[in-house]
Amino acid sequence: MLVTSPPSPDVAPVTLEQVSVAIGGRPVLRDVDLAVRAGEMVTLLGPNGSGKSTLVRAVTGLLPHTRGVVRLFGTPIEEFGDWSRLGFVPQRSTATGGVPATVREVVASGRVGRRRLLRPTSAADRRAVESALEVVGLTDRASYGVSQLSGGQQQRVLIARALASEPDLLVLDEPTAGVDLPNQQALADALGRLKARGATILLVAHEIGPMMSLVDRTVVMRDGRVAYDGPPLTQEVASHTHHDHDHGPDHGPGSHDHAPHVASPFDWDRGAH
Ligand SMILES: Nc1ncnc2c1ncn2[C@@H]1O[C@H](COP(=O)(O)OP(=O)(O)OP(=O)(O)O)[C@@H](O)[C@H]1O
Repeated sequence: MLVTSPPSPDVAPVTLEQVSVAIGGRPVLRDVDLAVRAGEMVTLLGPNGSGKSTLVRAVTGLLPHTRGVVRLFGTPIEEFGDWSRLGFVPQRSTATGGVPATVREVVASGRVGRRRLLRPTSAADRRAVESALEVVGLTDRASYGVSQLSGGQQQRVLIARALASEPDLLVLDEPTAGVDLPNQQALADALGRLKARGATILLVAHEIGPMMSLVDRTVVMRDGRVAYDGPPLTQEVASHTHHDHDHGPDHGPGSHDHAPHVASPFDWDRGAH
């Protein structure tokens, strides 16, 4: 039976308890414990191949986990049915290639879960779509076919679609890859507005950039495990995070220019992406 959980500020929107995922028999996530609390913005950092996308795919129900429990709003994901509460922006490589829809149509598809069956779009739907288009700077491209846009613009369409759905939980997998600084700032503003409304945000990123001031917590993945879970880290400091389950840095947030609390940086395969 599918369960619809009533909204509750006390229930963590995302919980992973000892979650493992194997792909083709190979362990990719190992014994991950993670809770993202209501209203929090958590960034997931880590080198290429460390399991970040696998984790968000397990959280969004796209990939089954092999062990442990994944809960969304307190409900085991296998029983969860309230998918309109969740927005997801996938990594660009899996985005909209070849979709013969206009930009506005794709963004409006984000409202489908919010609408009652067979009801026409409401003024609120239209406002949410236009506002999301404006936030990502694509108002003047709204009637273009998505396939006419550049890769970076297609990514912004997916971000606008997720924003239009006004989700309680927004999961974004590297939304700023290939997005220029003004648009990163626009995205940060949009996420800030969403967060101010109480939304919970889980963000995989290589570059946090203008979103840094919104971040409540950083989780660093390494070899499919949580290597760090604590106060916000910049990408640069995270790349030096070394110890497994190192809860809390020696230096608090705001002291990122100090030498990190590690013996040596681990190999950071930037070029392989
Ligand atoms: N569909 C798949 N088939 C086989 N192996 C996979 C698949 N998806 C992921 N993997 C492997 O799982 C591991 C973790 O990949 P994942 O994409 O989760 O890492 P990531 O931290 O998101 O990396 P990136 O920063 O490059 O996106 C990698 O070794 C990857 O090769």
